[in-house]
Amino acid sequence: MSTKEAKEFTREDVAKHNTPDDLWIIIDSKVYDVTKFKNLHPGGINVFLTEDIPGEDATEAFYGLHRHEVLERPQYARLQIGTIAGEKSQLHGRIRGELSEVPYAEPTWLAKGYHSLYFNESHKRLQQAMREFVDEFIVPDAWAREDDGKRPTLSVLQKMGELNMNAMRMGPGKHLQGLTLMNGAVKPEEYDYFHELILNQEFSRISPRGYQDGFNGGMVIGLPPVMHFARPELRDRVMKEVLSGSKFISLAISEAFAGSDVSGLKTTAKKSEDGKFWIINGTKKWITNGTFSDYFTVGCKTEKGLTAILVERSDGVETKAIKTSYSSTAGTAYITFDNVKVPIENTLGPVDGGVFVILSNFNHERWVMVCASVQNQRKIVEECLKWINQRKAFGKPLSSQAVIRAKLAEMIARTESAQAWLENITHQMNNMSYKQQAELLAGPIALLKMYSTRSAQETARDAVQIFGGRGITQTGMGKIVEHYHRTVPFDALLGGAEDVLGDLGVRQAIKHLPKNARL
Ligand code: HEM
Repeated sequence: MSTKEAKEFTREDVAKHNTPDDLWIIIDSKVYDVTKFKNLHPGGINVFLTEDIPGEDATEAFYGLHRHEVLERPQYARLQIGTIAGEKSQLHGRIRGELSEVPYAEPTWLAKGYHSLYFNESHKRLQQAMREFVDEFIVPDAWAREDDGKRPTLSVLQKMGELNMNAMRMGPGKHLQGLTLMNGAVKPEEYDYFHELILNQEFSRISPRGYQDGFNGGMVIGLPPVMHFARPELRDRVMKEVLSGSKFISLAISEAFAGSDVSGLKTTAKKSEDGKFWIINGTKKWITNGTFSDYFTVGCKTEKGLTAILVERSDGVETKAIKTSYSSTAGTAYITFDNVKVPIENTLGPVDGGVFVILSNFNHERWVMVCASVQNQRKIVEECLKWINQRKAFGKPLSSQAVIRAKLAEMIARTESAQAWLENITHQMNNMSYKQQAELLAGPIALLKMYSTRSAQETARDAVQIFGGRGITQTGMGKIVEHYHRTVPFDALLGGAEDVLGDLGVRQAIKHLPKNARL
């Protein structure tokens, strides 16, 4: 703390500085000299000259209009000239790595006084290490990239590679053997789906949604077919490059012609005359990370079905950015394949058997999306709970309005029920073989994703009502709510549209009806 900040004043001292040429204010027991700043203030000069502000305590006025972080920005922090003697400031922003104490801001397993059947000490260690990493390295990069629209910074992704975070994002399994995970926070042999859930939920604490997808969303969905179906030589090379953060991969299935309906794809792969290459022609659309990917796991139409093929960026592959409602940080691309020559050895799984290769990762992919969707809703609950106490309307805090509290009740209930269902499914994943998961969890995961993304949209709508005009403003108090409301529909589309998933869940249930319950 500088000597200026350490200086102490009485409230009477501050009250003497109450003219436009000598203007001090108090915010949360801290004294600010805003004499010069008032001319530069983004909210205008006038607000500083109105009654009850010059020389007075402006805490309530300030917090009704600004996010706390404003006072932490260096250019504004230096306006503080001291503190009020004998008083302690009460309000502070998030401290790096710390849990939030706002009710419902953390899942119950992390909240003070609560218990969980599922999480143990290794989960807690990983959560703590992850939160510190995310707060220190990812959050600042995420907001900076959100502003300039560039891809996530390479050094951050490589740091993730060094800590083996990318490998952990691929779930439990052989690929973790022998690795030191997050500086030893968890041993490879103890790593389970709850550890992966933690990773996904800690990453989702980053607000900018384009960045959430930009930093290796493509890997999470594009690498599994390589891991499980590529020839060993190709698999080992590509996994090493991608998991270390030196190369990037995306899953290229959707087309302008077909989204959730993978059997309607039109991109073709035909064998060259000598049988040594695939010749690929066609287009792909909405490919996350596509603008900067080195590899593409592509779904192609072949003679008798669909084949998954790993395509390297090479002659004939072109990627163009698509302007979506979130930032270009996600690298969402339109891809054209023009007579692209790919070695036959790059075939992933059986020729004409690609539907299975692609579908085999759908459960995991959707489960990852649910982890993020629930955590994002939780963040909005926290934003709203804080805001309704901070903001006054009609002379009272918003929290005194029953209609506002009713909205919060719904938001909390939706978030907690989705998290509880998610934890239950995660527990099943830990205890089922891959085959059992495919058989028993495809329906529940599809239904959970439908439920969570639908809840998320309702929560976004409620949050905008609570924040009013600020909920549609990209700067200031409502920026997180505005961003969430604008980008939340993504979750309801990626990994299968909401209605398609709901229908899949019910069809699976019908399929499993016992004979004695059928007519
Ligand atoms: C050290 C004190 C202050 C600083 C550093 C500050 C800074 C800012 C900044 C950066 C903004 C732009 C929006 C944002 O990023 O949130 C802003 C907006 C604003 N400020 Fe301040 N401000 C201070 C004190 C005050 C006080 C005491 C009042 C009221 C009496 C006030 C009223 C406003 C208003 C009305 C806006 C526009 C808000 C909107 O468009 O929603 N500010 N201020």
